[in-house]
Amino acid sequence: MIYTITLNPSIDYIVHVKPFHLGELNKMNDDAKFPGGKGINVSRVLTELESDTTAIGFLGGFTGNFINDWLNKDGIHSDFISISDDTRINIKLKSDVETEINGRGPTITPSEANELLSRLDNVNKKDTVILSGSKPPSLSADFYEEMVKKVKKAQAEFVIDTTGKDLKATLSYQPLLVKPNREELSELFHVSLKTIQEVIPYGKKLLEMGAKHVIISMAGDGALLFTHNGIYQGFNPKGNVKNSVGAGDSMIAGFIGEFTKNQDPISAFKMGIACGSATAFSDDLAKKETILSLLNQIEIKEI
Ligand SMILES: Nc1ncnc2c1ncn2[C@@H]1O[C@H](COP(=O)(O)OP(=O)(O)O)[C@@H](O)[C@H]1O
Ligand SMILES: O=P(O)(O)OC[C@H]1O[C@](O)(COP(=O)(O)O)[C@@H](O)[C@@H]1O
Repeated sequence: MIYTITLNPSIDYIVHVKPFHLGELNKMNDDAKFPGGKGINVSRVLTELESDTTAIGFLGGFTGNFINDWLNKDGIHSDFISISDDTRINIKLKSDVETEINGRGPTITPSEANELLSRLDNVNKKDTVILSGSKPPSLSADFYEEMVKKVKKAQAEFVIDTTGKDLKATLSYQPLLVKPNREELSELFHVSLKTIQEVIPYGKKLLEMGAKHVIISMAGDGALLFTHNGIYQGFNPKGNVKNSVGAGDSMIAGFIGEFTKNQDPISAFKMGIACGSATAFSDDLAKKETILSLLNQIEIKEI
């Protein structure tokens, strides 16, 4: 089973306004609401890939109901903890440029937090647990590390897709995969990274710090995979970019969905790129047909 944990789900409210004038009344061209939050996105794409997955996290209020209903309608298996506060709404404003305004997240009470930790009692050594996204501010500073300790105690694999201190604190527990994008990598090490040659030493550093596999995703410029056997560059297929929200989550779903089937990081990387690009070329997250149609256009080169 691949569990995904989303501590801070969201409704992603996508708003198209063209042109957009700050400080004036603007009319939307169109808008759409999708269930969001990194782990939820990973579970949605894993379900497309027919991998067994259960999405876990906190959901509350009318916004939480919207997400729950959507997941049930789409047959996404989930086991969320019901909280008394409302799940956040994240605004994705699409105009000449994309602007994101993400909420900080609801209040999680200590008993709700404990309930989530007890969900991890079901994890066993055949499972993979994907821990993704930001943490609502009311959770303890070491909540990610506490979850990772429980997962390791069960001898399961884990993936961590978060930033800053939470990522650094969990690397020594040897995550199966970490996937910062180039900007997150720059922030993590307080450096400016533009070229692939500049990125490489910092990808290697994440391996040295404990990760078993590292992907540095670079949006339209593809991605780099670092393993203990080599470094690989992945090139995106060609397509018409519609919405890149969730491309990184889709990439993680592709990599882990494939890796858990055959333990081959290169074919998993290829599937990761297919899923990331398929989402970038779709209005919502990637569908299976789009993913499969892109798969054999993807080139991987050892560097
Ligand atoms: N504009 C794009 N064109 C083609 N593929 C893309 C595009 N944006 C993202 N992807 C694919 O999705 C992957 C993850 O996207 P990225 O934007 O780097 O992650 P994140 O959403 O975490 O910031 C990229 O490495 C790439 O393979
Ligand atoms: O938990 P965070 O870091 O605030 O991010 C939440 C946002 O990230 C997303 O999961 C998209 O993430 P990616 O574009 O990195 O794949 C959105 O659905 C959501 O609004």
